[in-house]
Amino acid sequence: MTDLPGRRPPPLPDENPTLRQRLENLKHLGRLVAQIWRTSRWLTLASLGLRILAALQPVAVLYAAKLIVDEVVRLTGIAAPGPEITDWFNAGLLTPIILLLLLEFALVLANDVISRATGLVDSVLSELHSNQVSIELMAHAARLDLQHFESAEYQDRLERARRQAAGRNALLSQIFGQAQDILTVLTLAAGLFFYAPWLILLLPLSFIPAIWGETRFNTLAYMLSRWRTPERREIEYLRHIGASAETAKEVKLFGLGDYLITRFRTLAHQIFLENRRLALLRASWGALFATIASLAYYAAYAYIVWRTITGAFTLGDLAFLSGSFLRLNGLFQRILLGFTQIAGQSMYLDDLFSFFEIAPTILAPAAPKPFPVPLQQAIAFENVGFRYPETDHWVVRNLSFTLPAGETLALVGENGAGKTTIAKLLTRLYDPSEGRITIDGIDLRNMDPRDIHAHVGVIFQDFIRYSFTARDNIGVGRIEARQDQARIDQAAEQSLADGVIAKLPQGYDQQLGRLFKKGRDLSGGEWQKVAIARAYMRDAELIILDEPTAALDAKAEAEVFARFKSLAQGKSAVIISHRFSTVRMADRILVLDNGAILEAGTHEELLARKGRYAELFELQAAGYR
Ligand SMILES: Nc1ncnc2c1ncn2[C@@H]1O[C@H](COP(=O)(O)OP(=O)(O)OP(=O)(O)O)[C@@H](O)[C@H]1O
Repeated sequence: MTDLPGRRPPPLPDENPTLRQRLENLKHLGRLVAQIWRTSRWLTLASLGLRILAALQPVAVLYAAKLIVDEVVRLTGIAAPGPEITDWFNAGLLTPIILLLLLEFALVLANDVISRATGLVDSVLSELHSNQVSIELMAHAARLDLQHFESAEYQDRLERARRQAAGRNALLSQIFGQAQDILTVLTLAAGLFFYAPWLILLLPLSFIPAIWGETRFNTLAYMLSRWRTPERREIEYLRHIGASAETAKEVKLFGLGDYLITRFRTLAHQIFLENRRLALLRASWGALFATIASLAYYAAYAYIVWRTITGAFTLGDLAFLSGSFLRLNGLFQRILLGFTQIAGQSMYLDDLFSFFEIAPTILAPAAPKPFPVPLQQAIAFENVGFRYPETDHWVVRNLSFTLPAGETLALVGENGAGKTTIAKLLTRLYDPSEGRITIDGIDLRNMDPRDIHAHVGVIFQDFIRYSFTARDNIGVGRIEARQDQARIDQAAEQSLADGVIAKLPQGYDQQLGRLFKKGRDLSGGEWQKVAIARAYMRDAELIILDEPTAALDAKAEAEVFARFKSLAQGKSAVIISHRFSTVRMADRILVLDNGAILEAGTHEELLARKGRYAELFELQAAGYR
């Protein structure tokens, strides 16, 4: 497994983690608690305070019960003052027992109130925390490079992190509950220690096998889920294409339903078998360990009973000790299970926190130079070479060309020639592996990527069809101006999206896409007009349109370009297109082949040269004759 660039610590190995690694994972709990604290200090304090109260309750109740039993034993030993309860009452003999009963009642009642309040605080806190994690996740993802999103390994990590963002809600209650249980154990153990110190030692001994078993199975479960991330993503993907609006058309027409189901079933079944095997193993070993624990408990219980018979303990002591012991037994089990579960969960937390450790590599320099506005000289590629991360294939190599300010450059070439890659390099979504790209003589690396993005309007061929309103679909092109109707109108007019919006029943307020109720889907060309309007929303010095008109009809295309030319007056533009009717309008045309320039010039120059361009142009023109 190769590591992603920008991730500082080494990745988790795919083998079983060692005990040290497991313990190291526990440090994530500290990060988690810090995150919970950041979410809401008051709720965190409230949850902890309530749990301290709840932790002290069991020992108080047991002790009250012991006092009641001892008092009852004392009362049975004295001569009755009369036959009626009133006689006892009037003699003042019942006052202590009534007070004790009231005390126990109040303690039990308080416990119920406290546990409800804790549940309430925890559920509110946990929802807020889950939102906080999602927000931190989205904020971090927004900082990362495009290369991270284009890598399968990164997508696995993102998927794992995303699952943790929503899936670790119970952990909060578990960690705090664990602290509460430990406090209860300490108070009960203190009581027990007072009567029979060595019994305490018996308890943990009986749970060692259980700890071992739980840790082992947690690790196995985690490793299984980690190894299976690619398969699970594939399962998700199959489920998505098998049952979603955007794929329904093709799946139906190609009759892919059964094929997808079979692939899904095979993969899902394989994972199911592995999970079932693990669940069976865990259940059988768990039953054995639980029996060992119960045996230890009853051995200790028998000892306490014997000591009571011999008169070493009172009946109240017996009630207190057996109650304490029973509770301790349950609590120890819970703590140890909780501990191994938390340790298990902390492995998953690594998925979340290691995502936050992936650092972006395309960064602003310490003293970034501003993007030149207006652009005065030229954009220049100087011996640019580029390989995508983790590949050895040079997509472009020794590429040098100049785009003088205010001119329109068209990039032509076969599929895979490297045109979109050039657009990504120009927008600093990637940095070149060799050479440099300059704007008015300034290396793009010396600029803040955000500043570059603010001055470049770009629409890629795989633009997003946002399930937003028509207004927002255009407005997001310049998020701070999304309420600026005049600007949106102008952008829509230039891209011909105005005609599309005029036909919508609710105009700009129309919800687009099929995802939500009342959404209206658009045709491919209509979506494209809306997407181009988005690029026009930018205050761009440079406009890049990557196959902007592929879905437009010939008339619309001619008009989009006539408008584009007038808009691009004084602005520089790069157009990527397979349509020569579009390409010929450019001031300069580069014909690319395997990431290198084959020919360059104006439409007329290239035709006169009778090279590849002329050949391709003739081929397309012949198709129209
Ligand atoms: N993220 C990526 N990681 C690795 N290789 C990539 C990536 N994106 C593109 N490539 C490879 O780079 C080469 C150039 O791709 P690019 O998208 O720039 O071509 P293009 O000229 O725009 O093609 P088209 O006309 O089909 O849009 C292709 O061989 C492609 O397989």
